[in-house]
Amino acid sequence: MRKKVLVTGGAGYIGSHVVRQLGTAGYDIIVYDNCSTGSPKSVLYGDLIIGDLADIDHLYLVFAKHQFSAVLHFAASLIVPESIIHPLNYYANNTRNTLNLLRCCHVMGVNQIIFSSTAAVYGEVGKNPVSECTPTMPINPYGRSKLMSEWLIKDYAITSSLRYVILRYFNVAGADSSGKLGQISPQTNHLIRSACDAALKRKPQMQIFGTDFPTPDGTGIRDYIHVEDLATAHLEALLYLEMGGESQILNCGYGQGYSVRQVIERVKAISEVDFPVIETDRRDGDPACVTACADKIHKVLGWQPKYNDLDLIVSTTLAWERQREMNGTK
Ligand SMILES: NC(=O)c1ccc[n+]([C@@H]2O[C@H](COP(=O)([O-])OP(=O)(O)OC[C@H]3O[C@@H](n4cnc5c(N)ncnc54)[C@H](O)[C@@H]3O)[C@@H](O)[C@H]2O)c1
Ligand SMILES: O=c1ccn([C@@H]2O[C@H](COP(=O)(O)OP(=O)(O)O[C@H]3O[C@H](CO)[C@@H](O)[C@H](O)[C@H]3O)[C@@H](O)[C@H]2O)c(=O)[nH]1
Repeated sequence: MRKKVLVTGGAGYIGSHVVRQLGTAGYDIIVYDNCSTGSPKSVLYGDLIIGDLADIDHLYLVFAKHQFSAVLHFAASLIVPESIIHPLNYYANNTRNTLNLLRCCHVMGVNQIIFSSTAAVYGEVGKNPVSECTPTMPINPYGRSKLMSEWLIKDYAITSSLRYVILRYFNVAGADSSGKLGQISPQTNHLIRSACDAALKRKPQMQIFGTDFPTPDGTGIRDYIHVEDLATAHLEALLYLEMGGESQILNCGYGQGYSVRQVIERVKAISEVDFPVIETDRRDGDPACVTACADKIHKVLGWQPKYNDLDLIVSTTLAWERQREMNGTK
């Protein structure tokens, strides 16, 4: 019998890529999503149930109707500056709603979960790359709301049969090569998306937030991971849990950092557009540099990334954004 999995946030950017890979691998999929930032059009496999994780009664009904072997939990709010302005919304949507999900897992006996965590749980790190043992000291409500969700999962697992894989994603970008999936949320303004928007003349210029960080060129450094490689890590994590693997926290990144200036330079080179760039003050809640030590995920899951190349990440993002323009969906 095909295994049935629940994917919260499966209509969103990363979740939809994972749903596509799960569908190709033959899983039976129920996506639970309120479509606040995701879209039904992005759900290429399985059934979409429109619902909010805050509505625990509805969530119970979904769990009662279907027998899930595992849950993949993507649904969240994830914009760092917004989390500083509206912290309670972040604790509600990220932390409280993870609690709702765990309560349903508890009542219905679902004992495998894959959770979308973030490099933001590390905060301003002294030494890079960061390993899973690096102390977690998030510096914004988004990171704290996610760390608290990790604690809920870990504490509950101590007294139950729950086994988990917590994946700490670094900066996710790129789009799938079929041209069917990519980032669609108008709210997100991640660096690569922002630079592509400037290259496609959707805005007159872009900004660099801070040029006085203690980094070689003064701008923030991040570890950019292609969404397809990240999606594959989820399938491997699921297989790992199905084979009886013990609970794990795993960084998902390539271990290679790029500065804001370096990323902009690649977007300009690949798009062949020299758009204006304005240097402004630092954005609140931004650490200087965060890159992943990914040794553990290679070892535990045997994960072998295929798209470990900034130019490929940029070119698939540009291709996706150009296609959205042609389709009239942008
Ligand atoms: N994008 C990144 O760079 C990044 C990095 C680290 C971690 N993450 C994590 O990955 C996960 C997915 O992020 P994404 O980039 O795909 O974002 P996204 O906004 O595209 O996807 C989130 C999905 O969750 C849904 N959702 C939000 N709140 C919900 C609720 N209360 N009930 C039901 N559905 C709800 C949205 O409609 C959307 O479809 C998040 O948990 C995020 O914290 C993302
Ligand atoms: O127009 C822009 C956008 C971003 N940046 C800078 O680019 C870097 C990366 O920023 P961004 O792409 O917004 O990502 P982060 O703030 O690092 O956060 C992302 O990456 C985290 C994991 O590292 C995830 O948890 C978050 O959800 C996701 O928003 C930072 O130094 C920003 O200050 C700019 O200079 N100009």
